[in-house]
Amino acid sequence: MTQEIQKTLRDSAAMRWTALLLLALAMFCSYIFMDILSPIKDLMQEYRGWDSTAFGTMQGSEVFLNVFVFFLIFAGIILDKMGVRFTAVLSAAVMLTGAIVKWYAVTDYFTGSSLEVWFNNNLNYIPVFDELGVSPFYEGMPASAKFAACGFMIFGCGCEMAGITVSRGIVKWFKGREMALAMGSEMALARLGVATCMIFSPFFAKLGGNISVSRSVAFGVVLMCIALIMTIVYFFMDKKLDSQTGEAEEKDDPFKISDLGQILTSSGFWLVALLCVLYYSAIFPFQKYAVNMLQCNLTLVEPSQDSFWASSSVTIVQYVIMLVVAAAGFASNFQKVKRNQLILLAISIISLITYCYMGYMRQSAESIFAVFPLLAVLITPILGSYVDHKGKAASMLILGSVLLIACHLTFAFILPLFKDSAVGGIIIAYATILVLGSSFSLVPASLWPSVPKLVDAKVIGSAYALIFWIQNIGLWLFPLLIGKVLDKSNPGVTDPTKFDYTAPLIMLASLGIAALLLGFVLKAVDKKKGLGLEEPNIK
Ligand SMILES: C[C@H](NC(=O)[C@@H](N)CCCCN)C(=O)O
Repeated sequence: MTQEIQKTLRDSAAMRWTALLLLALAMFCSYIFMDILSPIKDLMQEYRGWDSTAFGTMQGSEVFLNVFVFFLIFAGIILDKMGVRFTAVLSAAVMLTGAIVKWYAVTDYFTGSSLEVWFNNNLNYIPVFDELGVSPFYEGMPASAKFAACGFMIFGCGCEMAGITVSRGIVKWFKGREMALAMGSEMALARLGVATCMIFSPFFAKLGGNISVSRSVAFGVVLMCIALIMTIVYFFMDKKLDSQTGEAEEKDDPFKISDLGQILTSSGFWLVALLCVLYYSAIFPFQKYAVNMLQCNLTLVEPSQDSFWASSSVTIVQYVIMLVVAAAGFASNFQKVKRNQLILLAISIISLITYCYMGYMRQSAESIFAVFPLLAVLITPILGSYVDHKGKAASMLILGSVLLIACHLTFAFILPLFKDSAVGGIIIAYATILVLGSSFSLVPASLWPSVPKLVDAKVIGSAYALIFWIQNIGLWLFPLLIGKVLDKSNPGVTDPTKFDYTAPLIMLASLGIAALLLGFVLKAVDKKKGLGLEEPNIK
């Protein structure tokens, strides 16, 4: 009886997983919005006049305020002072505000408006940033790209704030329970968000045969409204939990400036933080150009669409197959009975092959690239469990970097050789994307759980905030650099599907090489100082 009275919401598995689902769905929606324009780079050039530099500058703007105004640090302080539920709702509201601004910037209402005239004549540089050499805009940048960048900057503040809030929320609900599983599941759903974006953003832009880029962004805005609703429902669950436990909001690991000294003097921390920025800079910014890179390197002949409903239903069927791949593969990780595990894996692999075949039949670059996050959904939990039980995190970081280099070099030098082979090119593209997907499982599954081994438990929250900040520098710089390099290495190219991507891909492969070298140094330092990176988490 006494036990029953003391039961709280988090003691119920259904309730704590519901709380996780609410937070993870909000992140799923935000990862969709984050890349909403990525698969329609060609349309942004055709319909809004954004060249690659404008596209890259806009894409990089997402993390501009986090990096240069230190918003991430403020976000950490807000989280510490106001708690998880308030910050979750605040971050969703900030993301929604930014999303609406970005949507307005790419609508026809903006074209010809006085705001467009104002943006065309102003903000060519902002003195304070220009003096630092990091202005978020440039002379001649289309007004729509500038205003969209303003919206994306606001969105980015909310998105990173949501990232740290969700991690803290998971700790609050799952501490002492299935915490690693909960974190892995949240990350898997975020990856599925990227795949969803790759399929549905072009679908909405081309819906009904008339092109509207703002329709894709409107889809993202609707999702951000759903994300806000999810966080509001979470708010009430979280409040109920606190009233049951009689606690004020838990404030584990509050960010303190004084923590920085302790973190910054750890050589292991620096190696992991630098590896993180190098690796993620070769992945997230690449994601923003990958569909266009495939359009430029493959000869795709889209089959004529018989009717709107026929083409829409093919997209939806393909998406359902993708969900089956993800769900069956994900569920197989948690099966104790070997036979069930094998059945689920077989379903997942057969669905994956069906998905790939449909992508080939549709000749669609976006659905080819959408397999990228799928392998991460399937194998991140397996790898997480491997690190938990067997260790080898530093070796996995090295292997992840080797695969990253191999993939970018394959895109740069091997894929273009198959431009005239309809089947060969697509097979190489799929194989390379799947290998890149497995690299993107290896690194996050080993990198994030390594941080607690490098710094003291009480500064762990600050250590993660600092790694995110360092990582955001790369996430600002590299979308911009890829765009600039693309424009410089393709003078006079006006057709957005005819770019030569060799130079940007070599640049991304170089990031992988630097990450690989750091991986070797990390492994040596680990051996010398006994950091325990190669040791299992669960002994
Ligand atoms: C967990 C990790 N997320 C991040 O590193 C975020 N800081 C990146 C968010 C992307 C830009 N808004 C991951 O997704 O692996």
